[in-house]
Amino acid sequence: MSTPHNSGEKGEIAKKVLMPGDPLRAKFIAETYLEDVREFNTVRNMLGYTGTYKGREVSVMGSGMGIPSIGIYSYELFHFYDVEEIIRVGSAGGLAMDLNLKDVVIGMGACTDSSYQRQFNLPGTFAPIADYDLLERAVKKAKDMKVSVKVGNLVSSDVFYNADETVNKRWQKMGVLAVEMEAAALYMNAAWAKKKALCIASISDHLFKEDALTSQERETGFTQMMEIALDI
Ligand SMILES: O=P(O)(O)O[C@H]1O[C@H](CO)[C@@H](O)[C@H]1O
Ligand SMILES: O=c1cc[nH]c(=O)[nH]1
Repeated sequence: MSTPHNSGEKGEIAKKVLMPGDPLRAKFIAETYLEDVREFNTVRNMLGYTGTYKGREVSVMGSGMGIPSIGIYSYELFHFYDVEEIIRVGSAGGLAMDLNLKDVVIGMGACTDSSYQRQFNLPGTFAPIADYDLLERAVKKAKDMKVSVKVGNLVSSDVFYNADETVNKRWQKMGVLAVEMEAAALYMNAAWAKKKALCIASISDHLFKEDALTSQERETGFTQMMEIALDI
């Protein structure tokens, strides 16, 4: 059974899926780390692959940019393909001043300015959080690899070029580590589906420093985060 956005058949996608925003990062992960790779999706160029990593079946598929896009793809993976866990392997802009390019952050929680949670019609504010088991295993794996990671809050924003130039300072004041655009929806979809999700992100630029990586480096440069995600 395919969907309007995914031509994969049920059974072609593993229970564990890595999900970068960039479909070419998905291709890079498949080509670099997976064996016996089969491509299951090219619809809209949102490339998806299944293969094995250290003998275990795993899939990797792009999510596209932003909450509506990952909202669709992760919903379909959880509900129509029986996927059990999705690990976003994203890029993020640093907010915390002690973060530098290529540092790895793990989203224990994900704040958002999106209205995505309105669909659940809750009488308050839902706090999107990572699956604790995945989080704990990712932190342990990073320690084993001697990769220093920061664990804390992310903010998943609907807006990349924000007219309000003060907004990132205010998230920073609340201790939010980094800004990206998908984790909160992924965590909400996982909660709704009673599945597991985690967002690991690598710092591609800093909102309060000059440095930034190139698009090529964002596609292929974040191997520590990829290896943590693959190994847990
Ligand atoms: O590099 P990815 O995983 O796409 O993540 C970040 O990069 C995009 C913005 O440039 C957004 O999708 C944001 O979340
Ligand atoms: O969403 C994102 C991702 C990387 N860098 C940013 O500033 N924002």
